[in-house]
Amino acid sequence: MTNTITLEPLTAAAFKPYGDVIATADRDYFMINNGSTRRYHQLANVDTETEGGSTIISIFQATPLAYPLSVSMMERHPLGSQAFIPLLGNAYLILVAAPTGDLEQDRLDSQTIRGFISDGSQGVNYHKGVWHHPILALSDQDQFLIVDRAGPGNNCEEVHFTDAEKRIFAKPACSV
Ligand SMILES: NC(=O)N[C@@H](O)C(=O)O
Ligand code: NI
Repeated sequence: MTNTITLEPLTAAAFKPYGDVIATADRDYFMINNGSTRRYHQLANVDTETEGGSTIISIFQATPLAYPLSVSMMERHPLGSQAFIPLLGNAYLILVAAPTGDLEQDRLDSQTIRGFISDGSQGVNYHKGVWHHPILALSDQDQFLIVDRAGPGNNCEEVHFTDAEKRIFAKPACSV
């Protein structure tokens, strides 16, 4: 089991097992508003209705964690998707793992954890149940628009790693 995480540039293709990339680069659009506006249509779908949930919009103002980062936990939202859209254009990190359905296996298998770096123009939409680390800002007091679920039920499961299972990675240069 390796305990290091390699950061990859965020692309829609690489992120597909975990969710959607919300960005305009290389994406289709059509013109609206008498030709004054490009509509990059339905870049992601919001999935919050399970067990009577509803969709809400919030803003997170996030402070970078200490680096080198010791990744001690991951979480997932079994009842809804969660989207993060950067508001200030700063690069930030994304750690995800595809759910295997076996919490113990997910906890132990570092191979399932992948790290991506957004160039700050790209948001992400985690699909329901996808393991991810809470927001990893790289810039002080960075701000993100969040589209996720409010409603009944427990919509946050966490898995915590032992000291031996913790993954470490250094703070990347913000270039992507
Ligand atoms: N707890 C919360 O609202 N945020 C986390 O889900 C996160 O992914 O940052
Ligand atoms: Ni989350």
